[in-house]
Amino acid sequence: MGKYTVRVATGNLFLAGSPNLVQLWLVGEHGEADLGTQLRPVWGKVEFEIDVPLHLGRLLMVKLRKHNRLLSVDWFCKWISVQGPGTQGEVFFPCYRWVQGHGIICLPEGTARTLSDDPQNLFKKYREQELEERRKVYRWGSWKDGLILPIAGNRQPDLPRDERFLEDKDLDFSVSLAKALKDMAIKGTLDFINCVKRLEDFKKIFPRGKTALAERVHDSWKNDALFGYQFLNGANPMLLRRSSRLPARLVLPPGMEDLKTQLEKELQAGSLFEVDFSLLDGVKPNVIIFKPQYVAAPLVMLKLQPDGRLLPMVIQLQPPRYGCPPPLLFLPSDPPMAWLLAKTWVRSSDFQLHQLQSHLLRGHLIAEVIAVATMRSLPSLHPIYKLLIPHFRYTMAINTLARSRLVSEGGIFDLVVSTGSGGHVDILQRATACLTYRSLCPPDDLADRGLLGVKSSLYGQDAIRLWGIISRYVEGMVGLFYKSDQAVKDDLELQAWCREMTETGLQMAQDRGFPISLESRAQLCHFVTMCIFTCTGQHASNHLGQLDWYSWIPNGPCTMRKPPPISKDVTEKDIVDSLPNLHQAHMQKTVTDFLGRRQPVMVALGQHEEKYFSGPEPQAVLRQFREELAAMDKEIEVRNAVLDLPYEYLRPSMVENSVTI
Ligand SMILES: CCCCC/C=C\C[C@@H](/C=C/C=C\C/C=C\CCCC(=O)O)OO
Ligand SMILES: [Fe+2]
Repeated sequence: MGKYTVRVATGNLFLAGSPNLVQLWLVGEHGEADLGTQLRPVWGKVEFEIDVPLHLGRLLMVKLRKHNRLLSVDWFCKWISVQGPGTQGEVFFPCYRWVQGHGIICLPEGTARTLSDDPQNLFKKYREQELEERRKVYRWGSWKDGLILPIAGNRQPDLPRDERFLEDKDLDFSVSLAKALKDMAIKGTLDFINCVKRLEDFKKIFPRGKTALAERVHDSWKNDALFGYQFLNGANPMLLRRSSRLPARLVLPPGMEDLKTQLEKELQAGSLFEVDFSLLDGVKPNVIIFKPQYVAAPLVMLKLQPDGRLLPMVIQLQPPRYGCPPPLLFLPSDPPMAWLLAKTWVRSSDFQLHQLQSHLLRGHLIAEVIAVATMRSLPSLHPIYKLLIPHFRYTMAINTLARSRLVSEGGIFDLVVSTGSGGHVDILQRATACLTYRSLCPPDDLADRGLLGVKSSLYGQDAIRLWGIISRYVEGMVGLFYKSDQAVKDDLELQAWCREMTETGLQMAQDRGFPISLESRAQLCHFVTMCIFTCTGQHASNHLGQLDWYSWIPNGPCTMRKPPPISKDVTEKDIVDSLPNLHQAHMQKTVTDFLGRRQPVMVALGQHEEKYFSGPEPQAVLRQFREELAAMDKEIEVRNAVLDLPYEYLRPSMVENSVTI
């Protein structure tokens, strides 16, 4: 018994406070004290002292209830701290979520606890009740058959309040989108009258605030070295792989013996690489305003030069068809326009697989599964919940917007993308069916693709480096709460979380390497590292390149309006007529600018301010994580300063702490 000092912090945003009175209880191991309705959390931090006539002992949790007289106004509570008899210093109760309605909310003290860390079962009932409530609020949805599951809900208001944009993000998103669409409407009115006659005419819709790299792309997009470079360090670094044999689909027609000799020489030297877009084969192309669009499934063979340049050797635009002559092969020695059109077809195919497979599926949608499975399976007391929660911010919201505005019926893909109107769903289904656990873990993915140690793969070097930093951070935290492999096996909440992710969220993905149980600390660390890397580095490395590489439309055409060439008699007009028309190009630029711009409301990797963990050890692990991130950031800055083409997409200060755009 005695005098307690209670501090309550409300969110920093204008709409975070509430005029409603809030009743508080202190819950100790020896009793519970009702502090009455001391609190009207209108703004910032409030502090009050109160005499408690009971002996509470160690404080376990704070309970709170918002009283709604006339009007119930949600309150964003950041945290509550208490100091008084029986507490060693200030005891911290993290919240960081909206208090809605008038139900009682329990905030356990911030120390992370697995079930086995609570031998007296002081929190057991609370954990069960919290998960029961979370499973009602966070429900799996379904968007299309054969895909991994989203959160239930079609629009932001359908989402749990804690998952929606806060006002600063909401304002930035809405104002920027409205401005982008207004510009599009004003400048796009003439798009249907004007047309592109020459390739340089695309300059009309080349963004003013373009990046230095976008400028370089405009200047050098026809260059073979830049074409090859993009497979290493461009917007989509996920498809390139070292060849272990000549691809079966690469049928060399008579007269191509020289090429075969060159390919085999590079193969023997271990310097032959390939990019195979077979996933696009047979995808039904879109029809836009009654005009058919076209999709191809190219294969590109490239050679890695001793100086690190990756140069194309041959492009096959479509796979061979039974009973048909072997497809035409395009070579760097072909007439320039023929070779340029072949490369442009590859660029458009790369746009499709990049946006759907590498960016949307392996970035956004996997991150969403991780978030929903965690909210449904781990209580806020759990150390893995505390470790992961900062990496879920806004992901369900941005993905709900993507499903309602980008890949929806009548959305952007249907309006201007060659794989829209259903082809995009087919691609997502195909990509999901071949999505492996290893492909989400850079050390495994880069090994499987033969890119480990390739010096000109800056993506690969930075991904391995960032994976290592995140891995050490996870190991540091896991080491604090799991003292043996058996402790991992015995953690039933953890096992349920892993199963929920693999069996439900990822739709029985165990046959693609995803675990349905966690048998050791090492396996747990690998899995959690994959979760954090996916929500941060994987998305950033496939999101941040859009502005640089797709602003110049011919380098990343969202659609192709003519079929792939079947002869090498190609003119610049053939290329222009194949590329997006002015309206389609304008829409692509608008969306690319909107999505690709650097986000003003951004939390960089590891820089979240929320304090979910109490205690010095977790704080020390987080501090070490931040130090390693800062060192990597500095080293990338120094490296990039001497590079002709800097690679920034995995720079920690550029990587967002979650998927928010
Ligand atoms: C044409 C580019 C498509 C990129 C698809 C890949 C990933 C999804 C994207 C998330 C977008 C989320 C919301 C977009 C909302 C509105 C876009 C503006 C279009 C409009 O409504 O006019 O990752 O960043
Ligand atoms: Fe994105």
